[in-house]
Amino acid sequence: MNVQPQRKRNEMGIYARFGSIARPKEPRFEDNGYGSVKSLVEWLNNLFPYLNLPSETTEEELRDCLIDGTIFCSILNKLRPGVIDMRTGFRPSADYLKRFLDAMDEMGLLRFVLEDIQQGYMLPVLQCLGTLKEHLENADIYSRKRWEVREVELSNRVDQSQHGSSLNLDNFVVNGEDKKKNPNKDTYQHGLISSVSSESSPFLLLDAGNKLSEMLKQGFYAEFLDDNIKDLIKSISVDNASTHVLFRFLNQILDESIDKKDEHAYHMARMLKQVVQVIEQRVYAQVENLKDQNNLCSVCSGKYQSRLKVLETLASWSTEEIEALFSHLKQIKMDKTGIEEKVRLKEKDLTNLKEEKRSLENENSALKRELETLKRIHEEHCLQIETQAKETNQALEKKTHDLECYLMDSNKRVKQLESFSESKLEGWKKKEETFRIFLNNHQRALQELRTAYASVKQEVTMTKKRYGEEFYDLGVELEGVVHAADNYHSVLVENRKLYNEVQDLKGNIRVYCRVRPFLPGQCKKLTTVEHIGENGELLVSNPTKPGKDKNRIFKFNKVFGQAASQEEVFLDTRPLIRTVLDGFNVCIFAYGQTGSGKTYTMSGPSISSKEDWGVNYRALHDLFHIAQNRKGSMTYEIGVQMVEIYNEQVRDLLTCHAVPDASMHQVTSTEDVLELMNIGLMNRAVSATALNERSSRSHSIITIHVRGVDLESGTLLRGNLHLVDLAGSERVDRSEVTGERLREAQHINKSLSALGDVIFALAQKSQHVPYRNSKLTQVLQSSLGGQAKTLMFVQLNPDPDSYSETLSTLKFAERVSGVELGAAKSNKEGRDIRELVDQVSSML
Ligand SMILES: Nc1ncnc2c1ncn2[C@@H]1O[C@H](COP(=O)(O)OP(=O)(O)OP(=O)(O)O)[C@@H](O)[C@H]1O
Repeated sequence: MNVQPQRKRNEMGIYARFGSIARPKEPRFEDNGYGSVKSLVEWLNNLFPYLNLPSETTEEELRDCLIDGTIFCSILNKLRPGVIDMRTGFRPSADYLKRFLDAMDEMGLLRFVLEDIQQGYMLPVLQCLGTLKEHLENADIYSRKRWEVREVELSNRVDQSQHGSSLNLDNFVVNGEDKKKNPNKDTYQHGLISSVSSESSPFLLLDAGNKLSEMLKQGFYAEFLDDNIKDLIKSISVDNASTHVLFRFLNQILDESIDKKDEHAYHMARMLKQVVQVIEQRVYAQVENLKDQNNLCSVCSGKYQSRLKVLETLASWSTEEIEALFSHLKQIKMDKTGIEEKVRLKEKDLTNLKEEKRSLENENSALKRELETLKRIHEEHCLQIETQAKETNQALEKKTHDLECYLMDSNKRVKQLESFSESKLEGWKKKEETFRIFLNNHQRALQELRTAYASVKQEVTMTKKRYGEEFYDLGVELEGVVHAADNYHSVLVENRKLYNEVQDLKGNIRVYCRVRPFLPGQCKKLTTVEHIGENGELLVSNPTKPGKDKNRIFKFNKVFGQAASQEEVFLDTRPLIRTVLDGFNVCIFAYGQTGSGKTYTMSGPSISSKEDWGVNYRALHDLFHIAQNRKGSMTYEIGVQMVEIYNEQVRDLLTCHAVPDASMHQVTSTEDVLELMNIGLMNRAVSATALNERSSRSHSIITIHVRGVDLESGTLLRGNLHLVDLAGSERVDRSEVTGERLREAQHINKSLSALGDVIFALAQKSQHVPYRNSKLTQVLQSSLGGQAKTLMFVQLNPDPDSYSETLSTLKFAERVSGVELGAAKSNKEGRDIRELVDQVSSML
């Protein structure tokens, strides 16, 4: 049964409640005639000794003890064994209490509602407890009575057995006909009926069922039983019993019938029990249905009642009032619509707020996470800082300790210093005294010195004046000396010029000596060149054999040291080269052993850089330059030939043919010359590759032919310039080389010897000059002798290994430098002479 907490309870209960709001002052339990709390506590202690409740237990304490419902269920189970199954499926408190209250309802007993005990409203609870106490005490009385009846029956049976009658069930049947046999029948029946009839309640009906089953077990006959049941049923108030109780009563009867040995009755009873169970289920279902309908009906009737009241009220109203009501209703409706709109807006707001809340929550959780991370980082950082702080602290402590030690040391030192300074102060004081005396002495001396200084000063002034006069006289004299020195230089230059002129007049072959620097990888410590003098002196010696060869001095026109540049070398050669433009024949040849720098001086290491240019390029460049300058008065034609003499064969390097007369190539600029020379060098290189370093074993000759015409006089000038890079002059030992090498060596030796012979024949002014002894002398004939100007570059290798070659080269050069070829003559042809020659040639 569903009990509403605020429902008015008066149909079966004793109390009525109208909600917890206006609860009247709670009456005391004793005031309701159910005894005192103390008596109930005492009763409970007797019933459940384990509770051991104190006699002064308050209502509140009792409530605490009862609220889980266990005690109530246990009491009810004592009253009706098994009415509440407390073994399984129970949860404390509410479950127990609900089951208890349901059971109380089924038994039709006074009970409280769940909220009473939960809210501490103990009066109905205690009343219920009092009711239970009463019932349990009554049940005990009844039980005792029943045992008394049973004892009487048993004694009767014992009596009958003692009187010899058989002990069968018939003897125990108590019916109307055989009342005499069983004088206790009435007594029992009376006792039974009186006990139940006095209790006109469904609970007693169940008890009656129990009693009846016991009777059957004990073997009462059917007639007796029927009568008894009839009487029993008549005696008890069945009308008041609940359907549930009635079904249980019926089931008990049927259970007892099944227990009986009679097979027919057993089957009938079982069938009946099944039928009764089905009916029971249906009735219960019906009851549940009816309950629901009833609830529904009561709700509906409540509604209708209220509506009816409203309608009744409306009916009593006037038309105006109804109209006012309608307008009011309309207003309410509009208000309702507005409110609904507002509600909708609010809901929308709510949704937005929820959204916002969700996003805020998300944000919050993100922030929390971030906070966590930051917290963790912060903690780590704190840890780090702590560690650092500890370390710093330790370091500081150590430093402090060190400083303290240092301070102690310092204090000691300060004390030492103090004592030391005191002793020093003493010393200084003594010294001060000494100095004071010393100073006095010095001041006196100073005074004397000042006096002396004044007289010295006067003397110095006098001397200064005298010296000034003397200096002036010296200056005048020095001026004359400077003038004389200037004259000396100009005289020196004049001398050199005169010397050169004398040389020119004599027609001496000029010899310039050039010492090659050490090459990378060569030992620079030892050199054969001991000294180079300003006026062309050269001192050579053999550093590896100092004692053997004495120092030798040679003298040439000019000696260039290892540091001399290409420019410097050319500057001393230029005046000679320029005479070619004036109609002179000039021959410049480089002589020396292989690797002594002949090619370097004549051509230069490379033609790409102007600085590296040798005499050849610089000479031609210079010729073009001067020709250009003389453009107004002279016109020049310049032609170039380039040949190589190898093994006494002349090869034209510009055409790459072995021909008797080399080809002539006109050039007008330095670029033309560079181009031609490149061709010549390339052709020589090709041959060199084919014939294995032939350049060292061949003579290369560049011949520059200059033809100039004086624009004013018509005079014709012809000049030749031979630039010769000779083959290596070293003597080759015949036993060391054979074959081609020997042949090459022989040819070189022959041609150089022929050159020497020509030069010396010229020097001795022989009638016969052997030009034809070699190709070299043949080619150079026009420039050797015959009023030509000749310059020889003697190239030296300073390496001590080359000492003997150096020496023989220098000896040869010395002899050459002494050769007088006679004054050079210009190849000039006047216009008249030329015209006459032309006329003669045309006549022939
Ligand atoms: N004045 C110098 N300054 C620097 N290096 C030089 C000089 N003279 C010669 N040399 C170097 O010495 C080496 C030999 O020089 P070079 O080839 O001119 O000798 P060479 O007498 O012409 O030899 P060969 O008879 O074999 O032709 C080259 O590597 C050259 O660059």
